[in-house]
Amino acid sequence: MIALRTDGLARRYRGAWALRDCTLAMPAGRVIALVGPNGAGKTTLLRLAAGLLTPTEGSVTVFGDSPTANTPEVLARVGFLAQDHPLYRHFTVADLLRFGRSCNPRFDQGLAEQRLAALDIPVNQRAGALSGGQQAQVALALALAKRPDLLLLDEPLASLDPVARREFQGALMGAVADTGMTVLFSSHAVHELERVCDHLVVLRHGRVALAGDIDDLLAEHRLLVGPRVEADVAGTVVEATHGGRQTTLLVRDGGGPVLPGWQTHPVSLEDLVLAYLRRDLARADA
Ligand SMILES: Nc1ncnc2c1ncn2[C@@H]1O[C@H](COP(=O)(O)OP(=O)(O)OP(=O)(O)O)[C@@H](O)[C@H]1O
Repeated sequence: MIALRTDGLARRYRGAWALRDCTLAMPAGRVIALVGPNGAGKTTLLRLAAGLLTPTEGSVTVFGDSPTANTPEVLARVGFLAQDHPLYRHFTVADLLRFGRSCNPRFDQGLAEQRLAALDIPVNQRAGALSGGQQAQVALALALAKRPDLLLLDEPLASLDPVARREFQGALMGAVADTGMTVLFSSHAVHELERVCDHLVVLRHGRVALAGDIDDLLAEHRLLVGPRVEADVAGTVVEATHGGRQTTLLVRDGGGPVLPGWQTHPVSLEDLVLAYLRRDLARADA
């Protein structure tokens, strides 16, 4: 089943395109990472999926429905946590939990209370008096407790300490395993993705640079290491890097030279993502 589908999706802000020609099918029940440099269009895609923006061109559907339909069913199915994890600052944490429960039919109060107790976050404290990281944790607990079918998180790990990041990644994977929820989250922490995600979308300059199941993407790519070659290497070479005496080629689908003396190595997810992020878009289009 497809949780989130986009077809030729594009969004322009005044004169400038933030997202263009975006066609994706994100499978349900997965943890999906959305990666790209600053200004790549990640927040724009998440806001379109949450129904907070309307497309300039193309379409987006969540479990087959338009996210802007605003029916109680669609609103209950989609959860969105913005990058600055906004909370009502004058509400206590307990007020926020009550508010969450009254607005969301599936709200799992026990889950939220359990998470907050484990993190030593006092429920009688006003949200505005909590540290930045604690506020992020409260917002994440509310988002998880909503029990949406699709949870959209904009850089959820950014303000968490390393231990909290690891714990939250575990909680996300647990929620997916327990409920079949689909999670799409944007992140700059490329080195952490392999542990958490099974599907990947890389955006660059508002376009999809790479998308697919991580196992498939890793199987389709490999590194070829051989003596330094000066000439441009064409074909399915994603990236060529040259050291003093050797050249390393990242190739897709078995492409690249098969020459004596060259060695083949698997590629890590971090190196794969970084190669696509560095890649010249004009060449990618060609
Ligand atoms: N409300 C807006 N008005 C005008 N331009 C905008 C608006 N929101 C975003 N943009 C532009 O759209 C482009 C994509 O922005 P977006 O916030 O989607 O990127 P992002 O990948 O989430 O970036 P970051 O990693 O920095 O959060 C950027 O060039 C940005 O300047």
